[in-house]
Amino acid sequence: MVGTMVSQAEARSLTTYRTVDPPTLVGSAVPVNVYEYHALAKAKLPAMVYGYYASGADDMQTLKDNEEGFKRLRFRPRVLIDVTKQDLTAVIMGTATSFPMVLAPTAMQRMAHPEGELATARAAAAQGVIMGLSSWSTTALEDVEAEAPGSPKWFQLYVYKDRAITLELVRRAERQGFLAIALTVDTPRLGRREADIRNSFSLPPHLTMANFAAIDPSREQGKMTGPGAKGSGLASYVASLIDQSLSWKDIQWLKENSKMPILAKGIETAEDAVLAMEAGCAGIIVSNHGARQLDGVVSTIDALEEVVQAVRGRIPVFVDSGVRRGTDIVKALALGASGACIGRPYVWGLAVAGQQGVEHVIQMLRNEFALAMALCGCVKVSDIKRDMVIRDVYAPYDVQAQLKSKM
Ligand SMILES: Cc1cc2nc3c(=O)[nH]c(=O)nc-3n(C[C@H](O)[C@H](O)[C@H](O)COP(=O)(O)O)c2cc1C
Ligand SMILES: CCCCC(=O)C(=O)O
Repeated sequence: MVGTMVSQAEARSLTTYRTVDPPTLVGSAVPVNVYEYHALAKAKLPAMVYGYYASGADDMQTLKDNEEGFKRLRFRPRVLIDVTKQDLTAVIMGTATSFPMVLAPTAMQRMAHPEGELATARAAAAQGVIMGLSSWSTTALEDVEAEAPGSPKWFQLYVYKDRAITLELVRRAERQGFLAIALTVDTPRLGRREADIRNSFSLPPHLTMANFAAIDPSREQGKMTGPGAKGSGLASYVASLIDQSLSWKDIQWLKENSKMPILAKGIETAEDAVLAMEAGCAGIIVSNHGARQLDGVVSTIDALEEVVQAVRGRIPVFVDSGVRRGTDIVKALALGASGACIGRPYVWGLAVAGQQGVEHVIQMLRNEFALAMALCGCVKVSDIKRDMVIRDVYAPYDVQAQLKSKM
């Protein structure tokens, strides 16, 4: 099955998925969790590429906090509930998916594997999850769509200083049937990623920012400062092209130019959640960009609840950054998210074994999610409730109030 195209019928019914074998790796054991994929990818990738994928900003305090934030939460499981039959499906922005997880957009995937975004698109379709495609993919969005036709995808948008280029991108994504725009709102400038500075990161010369190659190959859209340049080529690339003046009023501009619903990706506060709703966003992704932008920002699982409370169910709220286990997804849903997105975990899968690796990572997370649900006494996703998790050590829960509400 590896490396195969995904048929239209298979792609559309995202609630079905196939079972994938773990990859056979020469000289290493079969990875059984996301952390082992990370270690294998680290051993395999060139240092510059690994550094780009792995690193967070500055001291990487938030990188640590993102994962630890999930680990600090503890379950209050319910028992003696028949969990023989489970329904893991979830509706994500109108799309029924195999479980409430989405592949977050990650840039430049052909550095991880020669098939890059094509392999990811096939994997997402085969495993019944939505794929987020980065503006800065190394495969043109039309080619990604052709690889897994009709399978639900979101287009992540970086707004260029050149608004004509931005709109051209949006229109192309709309024409290709992308279902939503994930508008990244946390990147007016690039976070300070020291690995990229040290390695003078640049896109390897055989690759391009493929969405722009057709628009204007002669200008910098397709290329980054070449090897040998000082500092992060990505930082200077961002500074030269991305519109730092982007503000709330531009969401209206985007809405006037596209019918696709807009998800604000990179919200961390109740205040901004309210502004996003007022601006007409159809959803929010609580994200700190995988800790790659502002170091010291609160971990997303800690920020989630204030956003959920501000939104009060009016639009769906998703969360990413630090999701490494199926239990993390249960915790995110317990705190009010409609789904959780992963970034690095599937990039590691891609680096280790292409499409099969991405599929296997998704499958592992779905299996972990199913098990965590069962052990918490949940049959269906809507059974996941706020009272299933507490923070930190086992401080006494308000049991009296809990019991009274059941009487
Ligand atoms: C290598 C890499 C590239 C990324 N590229 C983009 C991008 O092009 N656009 C974007 O909005 N977010 C990008 N992100 C952020 C992800 O969409 C997501 O927010 C983050 O990876 C989630 O954190 P996690 O990696 O801990 O799962 C990138 C993240 C990584 C790790
Ligand atoms: C503007 C940044 C480009 C890709 C990205 O989002 C990331 O590396 O985190």
